Amino acid sequence: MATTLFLAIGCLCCALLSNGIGAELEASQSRSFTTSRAQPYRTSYHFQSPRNWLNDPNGLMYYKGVYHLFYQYNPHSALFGDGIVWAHSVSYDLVNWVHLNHALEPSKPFDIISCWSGSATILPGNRPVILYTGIDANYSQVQNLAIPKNESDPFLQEWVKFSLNPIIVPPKGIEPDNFRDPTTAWQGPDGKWRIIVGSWKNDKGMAILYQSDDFFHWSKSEQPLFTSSKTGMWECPDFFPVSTESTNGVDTSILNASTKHVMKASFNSHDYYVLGTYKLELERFLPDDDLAGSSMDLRLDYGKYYASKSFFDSAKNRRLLFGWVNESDSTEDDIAKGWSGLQAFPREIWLDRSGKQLIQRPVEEIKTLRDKNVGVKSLGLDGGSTYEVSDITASQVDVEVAFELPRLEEAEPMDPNWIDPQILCSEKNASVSGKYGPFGLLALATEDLREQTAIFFRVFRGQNRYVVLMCSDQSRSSLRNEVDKTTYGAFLDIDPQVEKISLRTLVRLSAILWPLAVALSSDDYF
Ligand SMILES: OC[C@H]1O[C@@](CO)(OC[C@H]2O[C@H](O[C@]3(CO)O[C@H](CO)[C@@H](O)[C@@H]3O)[C@H](O)[C@@H](O)[C@@H]2O)[C@@H](O)[C@@H]1O
Repeated sequence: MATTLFLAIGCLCCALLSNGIGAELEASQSRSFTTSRAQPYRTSYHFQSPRNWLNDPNGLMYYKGVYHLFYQYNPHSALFGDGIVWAHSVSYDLVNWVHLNHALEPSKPFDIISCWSGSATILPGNRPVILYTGIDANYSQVQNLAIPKNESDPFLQEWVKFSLNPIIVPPKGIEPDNFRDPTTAWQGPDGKWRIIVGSWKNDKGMAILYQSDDFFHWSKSEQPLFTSSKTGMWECPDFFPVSTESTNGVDTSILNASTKHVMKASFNSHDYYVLGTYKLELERFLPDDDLAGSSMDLRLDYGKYYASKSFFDSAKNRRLLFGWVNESDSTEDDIAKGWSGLQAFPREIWLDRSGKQLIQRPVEEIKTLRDKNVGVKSLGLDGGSTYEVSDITASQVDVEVAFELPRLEEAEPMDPNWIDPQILCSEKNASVSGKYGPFGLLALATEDLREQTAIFFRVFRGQNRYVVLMCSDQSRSSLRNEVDKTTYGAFLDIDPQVEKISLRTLVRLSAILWPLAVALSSDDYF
């Protein structure tokens, strides 16, 4: 399939916009080493297992010079089912991965059905441990501990399950199938270790807090660390500090005047988070804003991205984030391909200067994949026009584009009823013209433009400020009917009068990721 990359301004079928928009673009074609004629949709940016089903990233850590990625994997099928194991891969650079033997497989009464998600903690003395959810013979979710067989092996190839597992069982009043996915532990100044476990009770999603002096014996805190009455079951919670003073990451146990905390939970198919203050003395997390359980909540990503997990990378003093992308294919497609799911390219994550949201970008190691660069400077784009980025194969490309808008006074007024960005992006899709927008990128476009994925912006005039809407319109991503073509969207916290609207997009035939679409000129930061 010939695919092309376009910069596009105005509605895609007609020319309506008269104001010129300035654009700058850098596109890098990337090396591809996992695709073949038989498997054209495999990706090199993102992590994939050689075959079969994968879901959540687990147990992430940096240990003795090696990055470890464990993940939920079904060795028997391209679909989810019983018998889930912890698959294990290692890397020196977060780009090239080596697949090792499974770290944890169902084998004991406390995990005989499946080894579900969990996290790693590196204990003092550089001693890694894993906490994970086992599905026992009664399909109860219990929490288990595993330790490396040989700590001197930097690849941590073999793991031993603790003889006294399970170490935590569903507490009274919690349904045994609503109790899973323990986090990385953090240690308070009192020496106690703490973890949270995702749960749901009486219509409340929650992070149940446990404490331990020795990591083996855990007791439940009287109250959860945090609950939210408007969410579903909390899967894969993540709780970590971010620095208010720099973009550096901090260890999960750090708690001081220069940190804020992030509470992230996966529910309703998305990864939501809130920022707030961790009051260790109260054993409570106090959010700046409550979760509304709606598309108004902050998300780690506005596309297909779930069950993410972060960890502190001590090698480069940064916090890294992995997340599962479950793609759009049907079950039949997955069976035919023989695989399903990928881990999105790792991202660095930090707190925005405003203190109100997180910022992400792909880790710098992605540059090692760059092959051929194409740059366009000071490009004037008129309404209704498209600019084809030539000399580049658009099937695997890393694009950075910045848009400069000249006269915003004429922007359309923002209707106060437009509160849901995803609905707004669907209603005002890429073929609906406006004054400032749609403008953006047409990726994976066929020459006749019948198939294309539009990643675009609109700017509206709000009461006191301009409002920037960002959309990923997948309604024309495929001519096939049976694939998911959801349109995603988000409002961006930027002022287009003073900042260029910048967009970073990783395009790969089967996936477009723009988490990094946080439209700040990140140059200001580095
Ligand atoms: O509660 C057991 C019962 O629920 C089902 C159906 O809802 O699956 C539960 C969730 O399983 C997956 O959850 C996660 C998050 O992705 O993946 C891990 C398992 O591989 C688990 O530890 C995580 O919570 C799935 O992605 C979610 O959508 C499901 O809700 C059913 O399959 C189970 O028998």
